[in-house]
Amino acid sequence: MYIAIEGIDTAGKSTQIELLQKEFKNVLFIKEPGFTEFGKKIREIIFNDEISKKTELFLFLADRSETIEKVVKPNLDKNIISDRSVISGIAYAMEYFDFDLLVNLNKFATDSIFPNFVIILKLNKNTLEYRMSGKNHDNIEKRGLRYLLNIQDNIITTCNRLEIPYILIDASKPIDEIYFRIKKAISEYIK
Ligand SMILES: Nc1ncnc2c1ncn2[C@@H]1O[C@H](COP(=O)(O)OP(=O)(O)OP(=O)(O)O)[C@@H](O)[C@H]1O
Ligand SMILES: Cc1cn([C@H]2C[C@H](O)[C@@H](COP(=O)(O)O)O2)c(=O)[nH]c1=O
Repeated sequence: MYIAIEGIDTAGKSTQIELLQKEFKNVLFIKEPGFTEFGKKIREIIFNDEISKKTELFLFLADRSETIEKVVKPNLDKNIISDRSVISGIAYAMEYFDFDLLVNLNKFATDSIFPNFVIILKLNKNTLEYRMSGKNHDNIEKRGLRYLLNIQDNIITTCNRLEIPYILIDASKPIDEIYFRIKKAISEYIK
């Protein structure tokens, strides 16, 4: 079972995954971008270099391809929970590129291995604004709140169009309440 936790920047994905990691010792936790050694180098370039949108897209695809090939494929018999996935890959890029093109590129990069289930942490504008004001912004976050709120809609659109089952959780709720909802949702998938 391959589950992805999705949400825009500061939605609380890492916070929840840290809690899950303490409790679910038999689950393989991965993340995009930057889980593999190759991916770590790519991450440095994406967030620090001045590159075109198309180059950025190909770097995210290369990172995803490497993670799927080296980590996900050999562990498909296990439970995998990923901090971001192809859903982010399409949702962030569809502000600039055609949806169907992105789906095809991602199918090629992953051999069509997409998550079976997605948990989406959804932020309201005020909470996003507050959380973003408390951190330094990387190249992508510098695109602003409007961009990120569009991406949040794109994440939901992407799950719908790919027909991947998902649940939406209000990310502005207290951490333990969100954790309870996530555990309830994954208990149907992870025995
Ligand atoms: N439910 C919550 N209530 C209040 N604060 C939270 C909650 N969840 C996370 N935070 C805080 O919001 C900030 C962003 O959280 P976190 O790093 O987990 O988000 P993220 O989705 O992993 O972000 P990114 O995608 O940018 O890495 C952190 O300061 C974290 O402590
Ligand atoms: C996988 C993926 C990610 N992004 C964006 C989303 C975030 O702004 C960063 C990743 O930051 P995090 O702190 O590691 O969550 O990259 C993207 O634009 N395209 C992608 O495919």
